[in-house]
Amino acid sequence: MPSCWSKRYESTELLEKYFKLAEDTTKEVRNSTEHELNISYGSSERTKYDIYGTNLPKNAPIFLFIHGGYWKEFSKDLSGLVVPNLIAHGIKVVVGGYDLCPNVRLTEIINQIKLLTEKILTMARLSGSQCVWIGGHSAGAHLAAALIHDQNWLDLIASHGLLTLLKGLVLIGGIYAIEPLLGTSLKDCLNLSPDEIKSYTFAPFNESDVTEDNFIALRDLKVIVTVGECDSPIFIEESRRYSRRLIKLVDNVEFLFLRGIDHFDIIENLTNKEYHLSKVLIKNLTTRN
Ligand SMILES: N[C@@H](CC(=O)c1ccccc1NC=O)C(=O)O
Repeated sequence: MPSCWSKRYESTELLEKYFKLAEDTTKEVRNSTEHELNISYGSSERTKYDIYGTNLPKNAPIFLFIHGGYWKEFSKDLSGLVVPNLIAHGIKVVVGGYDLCPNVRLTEIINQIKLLTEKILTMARLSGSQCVWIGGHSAGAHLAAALIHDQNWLDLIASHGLLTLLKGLVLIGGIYAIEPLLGTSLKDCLNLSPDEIKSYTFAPFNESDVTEDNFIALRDLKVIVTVGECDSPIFIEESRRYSRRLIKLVDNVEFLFLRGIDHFDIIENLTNKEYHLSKVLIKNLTTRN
């Protein structure tokens, strides 16, 4: 559990503080910004997204954020920490919700994220925005990564002229292997089939288990993989391993190891302009390429 590795507080206190800060900041952001909440992209209660910075120019860059919580907890309504700094720099932020396990299977969640991404890319095209980045935290980084390992979906969005609008992914404290989770209480909740375990493991322990990707269409995509020094050692190892796999898949891969940072202040600090990851996000989303 990532919360056990923080040097700031013990696990329960850390999670309590993180949830409270996330909730309070989201409320503040909703009081102080132009936004639109709860736009449906699917048929269920949670398949909704919020847009922050609706007063920004129509063609502003867009950051789509996918929250974490081991695919079984957390929500878009606790995801406001990523918003204020980005909209202050002219970037619209979309925060997506999705159904959770065990109510739905992981495959269904991944399908929801594909649908959401397609909607947001379509919205970008209609409003003249040339730049969409997708960010995910923890299990949300896994969901974002799942997008670039599905050739059929990539072909679909490419055939609609949407793939060129997707400029990059930023994967924050992500999970890229399923196997290590099967020894935890998550096993029953996720109830994954052997096929799902294989398909959704993007950084296998045995690197020779990686099926060779040959997705030419992804050549121009940039992927930033970042993880904190005080995250769980297995998360750090998976991030390194997944970065190595990505080098074969996309031309522009950046691995950022954040000293002194844990699984939760990696997101909390995004409200701070001086935080390295804030600067990286702003630079990448505002530089024309
Ligand atoms: N039970 C987990 C909580 C957790 O992993 C988490 C909670 C909120 C947002 C992201 C999280 N991490 C991964 O998806 C822990 O103790 O670290």
